[in-house]
Amino acid sequence: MNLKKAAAEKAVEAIKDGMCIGLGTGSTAYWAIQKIGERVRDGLKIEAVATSVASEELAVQLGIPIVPFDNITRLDITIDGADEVNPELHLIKGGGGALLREKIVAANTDYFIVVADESKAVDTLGSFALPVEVVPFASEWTKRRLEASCPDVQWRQKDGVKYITDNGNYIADCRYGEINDPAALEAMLNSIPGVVDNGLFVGMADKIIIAKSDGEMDIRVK
Ligand SMILES: O=C[C@H](O)[C@H](O)[C@H](O)COP(=O)(O)O
Repeated sequence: MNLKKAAAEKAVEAIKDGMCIGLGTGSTAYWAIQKIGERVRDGLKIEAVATSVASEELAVQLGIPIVPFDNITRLDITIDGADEVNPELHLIKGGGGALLREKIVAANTDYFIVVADESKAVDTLGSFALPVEVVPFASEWTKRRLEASCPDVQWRQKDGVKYITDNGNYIADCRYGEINDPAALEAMLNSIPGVVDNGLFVGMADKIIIAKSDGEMDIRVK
């Protein structure tokens, strides 16, 4: 069974005619976008914005109407994946590098639904290296500031060079181990000059749908 697809398709059931939708990024959000495309072809009337260039391109291919951000003031629903989810509905995101746009979109959404397979559910966040988006200017200085709180900070690489986000920034993957106070860490990281944002999403998810290999769904609501 494809658990990512199952969780994503369950979330898409919440979308109704006339809604403005945020499209997430990654291999789980991919299935949500596919299902939304199918429903649009069947007559669903929505408008959408995307959290990455890749998701926007996919949506356009599928015939989902993408509108400029400035044309809408608020999204009804955003459906996105996560790298880790904890029992308090806090998340680590950004494994695909889209954390900044994802956080902006989630923050401007009335109902933020996270979809995941069971491998993403953890008791304590932090096994997954926390992505931190850093501006290129004086980035080694910013990295040193990150190293003051984190024992293992690595620039994300792609094809042998530093990975560049859709916003033209770098990603520092910060391996903290257990993150016991996500809210404090999120605020501390974002207070470092040069850090644009980080992949901790604290108190943002309204609903998390986790598909399990026994066929059940673990549905967590704020
Ligand atoms: O930057 C990428 C996003 O935060 C993704 O939603 C996250 O990495 C989960 O991706 P996937 O569904 O591919 O595991």
